[in-house]
This record gives sequence, C-alpha cells and structure tokens, in this order.
Amino acid sequence: MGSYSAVEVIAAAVSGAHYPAPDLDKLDMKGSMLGEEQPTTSGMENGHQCPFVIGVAGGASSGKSAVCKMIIDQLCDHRVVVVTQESFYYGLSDEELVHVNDYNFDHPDAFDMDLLLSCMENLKHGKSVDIPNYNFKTHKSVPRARKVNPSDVIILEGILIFHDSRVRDLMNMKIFVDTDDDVRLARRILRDLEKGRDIIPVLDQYSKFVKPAFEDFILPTKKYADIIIPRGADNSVAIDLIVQHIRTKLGQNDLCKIHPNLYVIQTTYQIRGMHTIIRDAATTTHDFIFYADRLIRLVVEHGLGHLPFKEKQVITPTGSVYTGVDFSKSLCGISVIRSGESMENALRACCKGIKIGKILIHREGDDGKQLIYHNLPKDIAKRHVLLLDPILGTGNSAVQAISLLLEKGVQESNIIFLNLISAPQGVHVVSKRFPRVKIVTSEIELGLNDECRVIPGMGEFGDRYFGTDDYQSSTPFFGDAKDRVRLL
Ligand SMILES: O=P(O)(O)OC[C@H]1O[C@H](OP(=O)(O)OP(=O)(O)O)[C@H](O)[C@@H]1O
Ligand SMILES: O=c1cc[nH]c(=O)[nH]1
Repeated sequence: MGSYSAVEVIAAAVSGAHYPAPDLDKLDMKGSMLGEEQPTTSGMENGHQCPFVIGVAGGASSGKSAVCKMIIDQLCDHRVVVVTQESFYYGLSDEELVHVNDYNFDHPDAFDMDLLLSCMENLKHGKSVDIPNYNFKTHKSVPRARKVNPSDVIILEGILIFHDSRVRDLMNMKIFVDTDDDVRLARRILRDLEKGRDIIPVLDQYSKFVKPAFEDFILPTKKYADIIIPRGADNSVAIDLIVQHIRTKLGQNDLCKIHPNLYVIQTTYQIRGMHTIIRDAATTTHDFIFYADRLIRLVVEHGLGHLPFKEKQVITPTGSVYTGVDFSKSLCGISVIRSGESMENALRACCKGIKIGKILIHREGDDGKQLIYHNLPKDIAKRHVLLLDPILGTGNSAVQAISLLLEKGVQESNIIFLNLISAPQGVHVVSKRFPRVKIVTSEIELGLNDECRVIPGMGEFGDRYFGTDDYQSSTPFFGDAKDRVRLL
C-alpha cells in the first residue's frame, strides 16, 4: 500500500452531506413539517433532531475503533453512540462451528445486513433499538441485546459497512481508515497472540480469508468514502478536521443559533452524569430529588446571570478596591404548580427572601391549556421574573404562564424562563410567540412522542420528584398525559 501526504488526508473531501436547518414557519406544535414528507437526511424529522450518521470503514485492525473513540472524546458535548457491524454477525450453525476455521468472517454474507439496516433506520428516525449481542467465543448471538437510544451523532463502524448501498445511503459522512497492510497484519498477530491463539492458524486465516476479503470486498468500497484517513488514530490532524466538520453540521441545527434567546448551560461530564441518573426509570425518588436539585441549582445560578447589573466597587480586607457588579434586586420567582415548585428551594437558596408566586394551569384534552389559579406579587410589573418549570414540552404551559405575566404588566424582556429540559418544539413555540423571553435550560431534548411527552425525557417530573409515581422502577411509561389535572 502506498504512503500518503498530509494533504491527501482529506483529499476525498467532505461530501455535501445534506443537513439543512428546519423551516420554522412550517413547524406545527409537535414540530413536524406541515403537509410535507419528511426528508430522511435533514436535520429535523418528525419533531426531533435527525441524528448525524457517520460510517467508519476500513480493513480489520486498521484502527477504526480508535478513530471512533477520538471522535467521541472530542464531541463530548454531544450525545454520540457507536454501533459496530460485528454485533450483526450471523450465529454459526452446529455444522459451521465444527469447521469454524473454514468460516469466512470477512465475507459480506457473514453479516445480517437487513437487521443492521433496520436498526440504523430506526435510530435515524429517532427510535430506540435493540442491538444484538454477538459472542466471539461461542459465535452465537446471546440474550440481553444492547438497548441503544437515538443520539445527536450515530457512528456505524465495521469492515463492510459501505458494501450495502442501502446502509451507505443513511450516512451523512463516510470515513475510510486506510492503514498499511503490514501494520494491520502486525496488529492482528499481536492481538490474537494476546488472546492465546497460535501464530500458524492466525496467519492461515489471514492469507485464506482476511487478505482476499480485504482486496475483493473492503478496498473496493474505499471509493464511497468522503474522507480517507491514512494511519488511523495516529492522524490527529485528520480527526480534528472531521470533528470540526461534524460540529459545523450539528451547529447548523443548533437551536441556540436559531433562537438567540435560548441559553443551554455549558455541559460537563458531571452534568451528563446527573442527567443520566434522573433520566433512568430505575432511579429511586431519593436519588431523583438529590440529582434534580443539583441540576436545578445550576440552572438557577445560570439564570440569575442574565439579570441586569450595575458596576459596584467594594473595599476588600486588604484595603484594596475590588470592582465588581451588583445585580438587580427587584425580582421574583413564579413557579408553575406543581413541578415548578421543585425549583423554589434553589431560588430561595440563591436569593435570600425572594418573593415566589404561583400559577396553576389545568390541562384539558389536546386543545391547549387553561389557567385556573394564580397568586402573584402585587408589584410584579416592576420586577424581573424567574419563571420556574422543569419541563418545556409542547410549550403550552409556558405560553399560558407567560401570557398571564404579560397581562399583569411584566415586560417580556424581564422574564427568564428556567427549566431542566426543553423539547425543540417548545423552544420554537415560546420563542416565536415571545422572542424577548430568555429560556435557560440544561439540556435540549430530541423531541416529543405521540403523547406529547418529551423524549428521551425523564417521565412525569412531578410524579417522580414528589414521589407520587406508582409505576416507579417497573415501567418507564407514566400514564396518559393528555387528560391529567394537576392537583394543588
Ligand atoms: O410544555 P408542555 O407540553 O405544556 O409540558 C410541560 C408541562 O408539563 C409538566 O407539568 P405536568 O402537566 O406534568 O404537571 P405536574 O407539574 O403537576 O406534574 C411541566 O411541569 C410543565 O408544566
Ligand atoms: O415528558 C414530559 C412532558 C411534560 N411533563 C412532564 O413531566 N414530562
């Protein structure tokens, strides 16, 4: 195999992967495009962000998984999931097991590509899938499939993932890891010897199956690649460029760019970890409250950062002058009963003595929401309002609550809506109606399901936080959302 210059790294260049931003005027309440067939490669589909699908192909031991790991590490602020083609190996029959050394694991027929295609299609369309669990010792698929949820980025990795045009067509970006044959063979020998195999069968398998399959089936698919990476994970320049491109493509769908009034707090692995706990249907009420409270505190602190401030100087104990700021004291919190009440303590902890009013909205059927109770500070019109509600779903509740605040004389630009998770549909609805209201959230969701529940979501927040969830730990479904009445 020849060597490459640095320029050839991306000589195949990034394809014009079609990944446009949604046409907001055509979005209905559930985020689907009115009267239009949904494009399968666009950024928005049926109310959820359409994942960006990357294929990483290349010969065995070329460094595909190391490339995937580097991409994942650099995209740490996005949800990324990896699906490997090896999970889709057909299990061997008893007869094939007897002659396992004659079985060609590098041939396209060794993989169940129909199943792989259907899993990838479902993921691309925002549905969770069960990925088979193939055991390399028994050469059978074993029970306990891996549940994979749709994500911002899906990486499909494997030697022959470009072989099937149906699978190729699902990809927004195709990468071929092009590592020298000798390097791949040396890695293979080392890896197999570490597993306790003898050198002779390893070399036999290589010359009988691995090398011919590479030449006959894998190498010919290199022409489909948008990007060819020589030297695999050692090629950090190529990987940096790839990650930059992915970020640009994801950024075109970035709700914060579409809606400048939306603020998503900067994520960290701590924050992702807390979200992982509160989203887990098996989490106990005690842990749910603990981690929801931690996240709420972060959102509240971030929200307070949007209050206006005046410069202020103080004298420090060393007698020096510290030039800082003094933020507006004329504020109040308004919680949307009942889930919003879970945010009151964090606000009180940050703003001593703050007044907190309440709004109760009664949900009746699908035709929007009605307000049934409110208790607001009398001078609310003069205040900055921190509106508290952990979930922004369709946006109906938020629209009702904000409309009431405006009726009471609050200025639109003085409202900061604090929540834990926002569905893109709710963000569109609130921002379109009230573009000057700031929305501060900790994560943007994929979308809404048919019951208008946020997905992936965290179920019924109020039930989980206040311990009224009868279904806890046994089912992730939390009742029919459409006809519930919230209780005081
Ligand atoms: O954006 P939307 O589609 O209107 O959904 C969001 C609303 O749903 C939740 O309340 P819920 O109805 O679950 O009541 P609860 O707070 O009493 O549990 C949440 O607290 C919001 O108020
Ligand atoms: O998914 C959802 C939607 C609204 N309210 C919730 O508590 N959860």
